[in-house]
Amino acid sequence: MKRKDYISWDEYFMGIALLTAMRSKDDSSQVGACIVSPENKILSLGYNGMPIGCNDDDMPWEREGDPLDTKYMYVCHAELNAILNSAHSNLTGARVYVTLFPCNECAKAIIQSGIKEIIYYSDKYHDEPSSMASRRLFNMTGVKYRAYHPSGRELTLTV
Ligand SMILES: O=c1[nH]c(=O)n([C@H]2C[C@H](O)[C@@H](COP(=O)(O)O)O2)cc1CO
Ligand SMILES: [Zn+2]
Repeated sequence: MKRKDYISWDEYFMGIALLTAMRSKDDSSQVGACIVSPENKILSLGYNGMPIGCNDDDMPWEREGDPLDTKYMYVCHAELNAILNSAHSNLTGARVYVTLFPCNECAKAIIQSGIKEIIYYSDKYHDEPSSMASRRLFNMTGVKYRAYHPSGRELTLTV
């Protein structure tokens, strides 16, 4: 008999985005991205982190203060990392599962890469200009976006 309680594609890919986010060193927002082909093959993964070669322990992780001493100047966003990590793949027509709705800078990279759909978990910055600009860009370019509706199912991993 065919097994019934297997996870859906959406649970699988969002689950992987959530797992990937757990690698983040950012204390306030851990973000993960999972790019998937139209054939449901995983093309790339990324999370928010400092550029390669920067020592995490030497970088600022602050949100406020002198801009040069905040993380915002340096951290590479999850979506951008996922796109850059997939330099050898064609992302045309792909979709991306993200644990946080993309900012406008990531929206630009998403559009230029050919990704056609965003599935997002949190939308905690919905009313910020960066999210408003992203929606404007996605609406103009025909990139679809939809909220992920958690199934409520708990997945346990023993690692
Ligand atoms: O689209 C995004 N992708 C992404 O990786 N991030 C990262 C950058 C920062 O490390 C963190 C946001 O930090 P905070 O929530 O403290 O402002 O999330 C943030 C956004 C949108 O804000
Ligand atoms: Zn971003």
